[in-house]
Amino acid sequence: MLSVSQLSIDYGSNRVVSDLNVSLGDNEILMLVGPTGCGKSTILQALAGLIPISEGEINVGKWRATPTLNVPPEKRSVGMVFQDFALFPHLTVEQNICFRLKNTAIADHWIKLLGLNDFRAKKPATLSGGQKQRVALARTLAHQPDFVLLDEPLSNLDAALKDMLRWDIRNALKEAGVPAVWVTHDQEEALSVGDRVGVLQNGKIQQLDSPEQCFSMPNNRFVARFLGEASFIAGQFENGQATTSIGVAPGQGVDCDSGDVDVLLRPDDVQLIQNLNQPNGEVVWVRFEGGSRLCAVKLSCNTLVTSRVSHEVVVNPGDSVHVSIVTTHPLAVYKRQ
Ligand SMILES: Nc1ncnc2c1ncn2[C@@H]1O[C@H](COP(=O)(O)OP(=O)(O)OP(=O)(O)O)[C@@H](O)[C@H]1O
Repeated sequence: MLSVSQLSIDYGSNRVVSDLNVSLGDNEILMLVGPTGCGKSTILQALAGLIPISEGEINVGKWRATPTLNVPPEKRSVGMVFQDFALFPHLTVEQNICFRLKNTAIADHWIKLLGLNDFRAKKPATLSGGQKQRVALARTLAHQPDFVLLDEPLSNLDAALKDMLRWDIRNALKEAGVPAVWVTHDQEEALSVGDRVGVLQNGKIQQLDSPEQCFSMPNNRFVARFLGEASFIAGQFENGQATTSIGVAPGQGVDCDSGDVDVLLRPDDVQLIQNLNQPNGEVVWVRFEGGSRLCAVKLSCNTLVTSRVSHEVVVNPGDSVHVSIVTTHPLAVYKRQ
């Protein structure tokens, strides 16, 4: 377990993290996301014991740290995985993983599980970035930490490698059965591999929830925009129904029960049809995404909504199109701004 309550951290007179509360069960992965400078790395450093905390408490069961009760990093049983791998260049893969380890059988387990068996005798310089990160993770887990902190572990890797490695890291953490806090800049990574996602802004948690809840029912517009493409369309909200100029859908009030509202639309909530007799918008831009295209459509009321269509649908800026809401799940509804 890893439990953090009322955690605040100051640099001099500047409070950079305020009132963080989170409890992680064994086996649980928390993804921390937020814009640059919001305090993600500061939280990791405080959990690792590298910087003092100003208020609150960190409790791992075996130890407890407060502003007046310091626990040095080496007494915290914390495993850390960094973006730059931090391997010893003069040691082999096996020596890196077994460094200062008494039980090398455990190292063996992680070497095999993380696909490093054929690389035991190699030096880090001869490995790819993904392999280096596997070595770093194997080394961390071989020491059987009580919790793991990952600081942007995939940010130095190319896109194709990232996708596979993120799942391998998740699976390894689950197998190890340790709580983990994973900092990332990548919203997609946060939503796909986290059990829970914490969205930070200016050192304050804006939402701490399941990925699904954070994405479909954001606590506020900042979270909605931060986690993906988000459009807001004016509407009326009564009896759980949101009525807008492009359709009616079930709604759930986030900060209101009824009245004039803005309805959150994700690109998948909006259907785009071409060649319909009654267009209601004009395509402003189109982004090709490979298997799909993301299209922004300006409605007559000047609202911009985005819709995702198959790559087979050829849409161009300037096209007149018809957009409508197609969803059966409740849309997040906010008091009109
Ligand atoms: N050693 C320090 N002394 C003073 N202020 C600091 C120090 N380290 C970080 N800060 C400030 O604390 C705030 C949070 O920084 P932090 O590095 O935790 O953000 P972050 O979310 O990890 O950013 P990034 O995504 O860019 O890595 C920032 O305003 C930063 O300028």
